[in-house]
Amino acid sequence: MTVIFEGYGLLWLTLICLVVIYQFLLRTPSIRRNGTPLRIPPNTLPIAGNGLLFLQDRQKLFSWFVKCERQFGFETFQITVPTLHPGVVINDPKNLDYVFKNEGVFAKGDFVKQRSWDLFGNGIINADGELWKAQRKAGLHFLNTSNLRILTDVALPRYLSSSIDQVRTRIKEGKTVDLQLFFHEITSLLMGKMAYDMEMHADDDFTVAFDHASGAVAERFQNPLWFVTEIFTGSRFRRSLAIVRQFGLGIVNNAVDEHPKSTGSLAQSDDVDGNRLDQVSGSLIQSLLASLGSQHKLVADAALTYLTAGRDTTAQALTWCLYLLMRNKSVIEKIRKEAQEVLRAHGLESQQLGSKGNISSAVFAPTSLPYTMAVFYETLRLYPPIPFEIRECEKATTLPDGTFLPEKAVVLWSLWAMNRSKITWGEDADSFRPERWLAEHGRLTVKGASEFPVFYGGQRTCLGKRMAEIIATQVIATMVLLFDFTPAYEGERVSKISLTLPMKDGLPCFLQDRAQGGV
Ligand code: HEM
Repeated sequence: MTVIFEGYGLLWLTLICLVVIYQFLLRTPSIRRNGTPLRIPPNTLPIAGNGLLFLQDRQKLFSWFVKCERQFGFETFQITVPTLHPGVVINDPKNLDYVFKNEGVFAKGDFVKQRSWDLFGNGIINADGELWKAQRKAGLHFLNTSNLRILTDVALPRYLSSSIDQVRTRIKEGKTVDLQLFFHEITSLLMGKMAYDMEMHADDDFTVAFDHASGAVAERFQNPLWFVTEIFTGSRFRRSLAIVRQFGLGIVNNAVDEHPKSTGSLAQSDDVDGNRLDQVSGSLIQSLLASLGSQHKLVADAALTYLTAGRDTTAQALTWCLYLLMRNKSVIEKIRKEAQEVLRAHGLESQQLGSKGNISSAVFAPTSLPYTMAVFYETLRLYPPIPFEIRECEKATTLPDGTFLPEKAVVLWSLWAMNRSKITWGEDADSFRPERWLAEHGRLTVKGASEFPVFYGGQRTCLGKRMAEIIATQVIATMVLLFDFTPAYEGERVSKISLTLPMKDGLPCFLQDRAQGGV
């Protein structure tokens, strides 16, 4: 990014000046609180405002948001970026609660849609109004109780088992395992089969193209002049978009060629579990086709959006979880103790895990493993898979703290910073301490969405929260019972630019099969 800036310095300066003049001519009513302007954050420049700051590496940006939260506390502050409508950063859970409860006022708006349109089109993440409702309805149908049961009883045990077999082969060959790839493979297989009835893998061309496109779209949110810089730097992005679009239409065509499972067109075999899985396979895409009709481009947008919402977020959360566990070995021991007790209560031993069909998600359900759930939540707190959220005011409004926002004002909150607030989480907010989620007798206590917004809140709350929790407890408990982990990298891991929170360069580790040492 810095290189881009240096290479086109004069062009940038000219454009920024033009934009500032344009903005001056089209001034909108200003953001105020009780009649006075809001405070501005450190490093705000006279003309560029916070524009240059947003161009920096995302890890530095995360730290900047934390610094601001520590300086301003819950006080809403103003940010300015040339070419954009005025914006505020909110950290107060009261304000966020107001945003969640007023979906009609705080929409995705042009700000988000213009930037992510090329990738998501009218997909649920980008849609408002009727288009959003139809896609949400299809998602609710896909994530119904009986489908989740097949996820826990059949699909997840199956894909977790087969991925573990591959890990064991790598261990025998003395190779490292990239745990990010491992988790991605499981969620790709799951979403591919259950949602689209397709075999998807973590390293296929589509995934590589999608990752690149997601990074390029995320850069648009940091770079106010993206539409200019992309003319010079966007050729790989355009190629990636073409691959992603083609893949999206492929999902739809595949589904249209298939008869819906409810017609009973499937040949039944003796594999009862396989038949159960086949019955629900492709249920999301079939529901989307039923809700959205024959508009195949729209159905493809919706399908791709669900894919990133479900597959990438969950795999990334698991990756950061194992990263944190390797740095906190005593936590691994506590998960093992909890999981062993649950196994024993079911008359099972850990040696029975990992061979095909023997991993039962029902045994490792979120309700049976409160400590493991606390570890998962603590990971989501420190590494929220969606680290920023942005909304645009559809009409003028006033936040509970008295901040007046004119129409088109942009509201931004950094989950990365809110989740590290010492006001909300206490003096040890920077530390990984799963116990903060546990009350008396080890019972799990969860904060409300406005204090812990990792799954969003209000009408647009994440549809896959339960699915993610089921996958997480099952995968974490199984993995720590079966393996010991040693990092095959040095230093800290950071995230790479994306709409979500992938780990840069993956999580390469040496795994040791605990069964070999007689667990
Ligand atoms: C740890 C895992 C997950 C996290 C942290 C997470 C987080 C979120 C967040 C923050 C949003 C709001 C995004 C926005 O509108 O800007 C969201 C929406 C959504 N999530 Fe998740 N998610 C996770 C897993 C899943 C899974 C497994 C699915 C299953 C398909 C899923 C499906 C969705 C859908 C469909 C939406 C859009 C809801 C709407 O706009 O009405 N998510 N998620």
